[in-house]
Amino acid sequence: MTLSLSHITRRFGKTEVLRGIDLEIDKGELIALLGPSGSGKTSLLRIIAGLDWPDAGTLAFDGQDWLSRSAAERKIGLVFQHYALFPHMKVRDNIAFGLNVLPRAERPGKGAVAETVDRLLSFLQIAPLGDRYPAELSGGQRQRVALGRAMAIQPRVLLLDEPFGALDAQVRRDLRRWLRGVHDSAGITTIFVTHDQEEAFELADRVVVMNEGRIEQTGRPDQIYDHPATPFVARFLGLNVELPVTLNAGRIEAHGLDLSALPRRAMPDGPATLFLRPADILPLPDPNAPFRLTEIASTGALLRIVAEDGTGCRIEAEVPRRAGTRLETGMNVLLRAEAGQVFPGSAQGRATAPAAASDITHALKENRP
Ligand SMILES: Nc1ncnc2c1ncn2[C@@H]1O[C@H](COP(=O)(O)OP(=O)(O)OP(=O)(O)O)[C@@H](O)[C@H]1O
Repeated sequence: MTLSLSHITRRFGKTEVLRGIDLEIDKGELIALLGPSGSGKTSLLRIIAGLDWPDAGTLAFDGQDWLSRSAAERKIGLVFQHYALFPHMKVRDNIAFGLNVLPRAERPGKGAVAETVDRLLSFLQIAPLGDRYPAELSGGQRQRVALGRAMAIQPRVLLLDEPFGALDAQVRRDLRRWLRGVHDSAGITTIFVTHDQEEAFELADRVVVMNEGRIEQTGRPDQIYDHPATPFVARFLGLNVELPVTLNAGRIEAHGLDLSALPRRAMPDGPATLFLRPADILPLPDPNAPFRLTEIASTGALLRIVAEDGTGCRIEAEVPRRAGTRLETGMNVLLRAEAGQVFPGSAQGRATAPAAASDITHALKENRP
């Protein structure tokens, strides 16, 4: 079984909010749709749910066209950020709701419904809450109930739109682990929308990174974290130090930087941009190195440092505080990059077209790293 999306596009007026989405999802996968606000995550989820239709493209489940089927026919379980539990119904009646409104021919008997609800209450670790009303629950408990209600109909696919978005950080973390456990036991194909990287990376089998209505990259969390495929994904995942470098026979070179730890790239010679996480830059005291430490600030566990080379190049890095005890402002340092991603083109350009060397000199002079 696969959920198969092909060339899905959606326009609202002149705005194209989905621009040709292609995606295959296997049975039992837990997929995170990750992207900034407005990237089209919810619009895509609504189309899969049958709450909206694309202007072009196809959506198929197990080879069957889903665009000609209603939301109810698709048998989708939905959970939204703002728990839409019925306030006048007890938890067990909320969970039973989807079963009780099935057409008579498909509706299970009262006993079978009660059995399903009891099984779900215990499976979701909310057995003591069955006779409470939603107002008597915490936000996290309500979202567990909302998932129970979505699961009661034995959905083919579960769609969750920022389900933990309104909860505080610790509850979110607990629910994340709980959801991963629930998913591993129940095995329901699940698509989860979030703009929180940590959530996506901890939860998902595969992460789909979206930007401006397109998929920028799809892959396992580690793959995406270690090998962002585009400048957008690199920036979005915190590789926010952007440096002009030169590619020379696959080696990455830049004055004053030790880039020997970075593997060679099969890319043409010429100017390129190196993207680094501040925590992947190691300052090594070296009286002959061109960079000088101009700022050191402690954030508790980390030291935030700024190094400048006197020609306008300014680099910020993060060092574990204990590892940075030898560092002092005014000291010359060699900056060693432990990991990073390189793309052809100039530091400011999102395009991957190679930039002229003068662009890079200009970027340096303008104090843009
Ligand atoms: N019914 C609509 N009419 C007009 N524009 C819409 C409509 N629904 C969504 N949009 C626009 O489509 C774009 C994508 O919105 P969408 O909600 O899918 O993004 P998102 O990635 O889910 O964002 P968020 O994380 O903020 O929910 C936005 O620019 C939004 O304003």
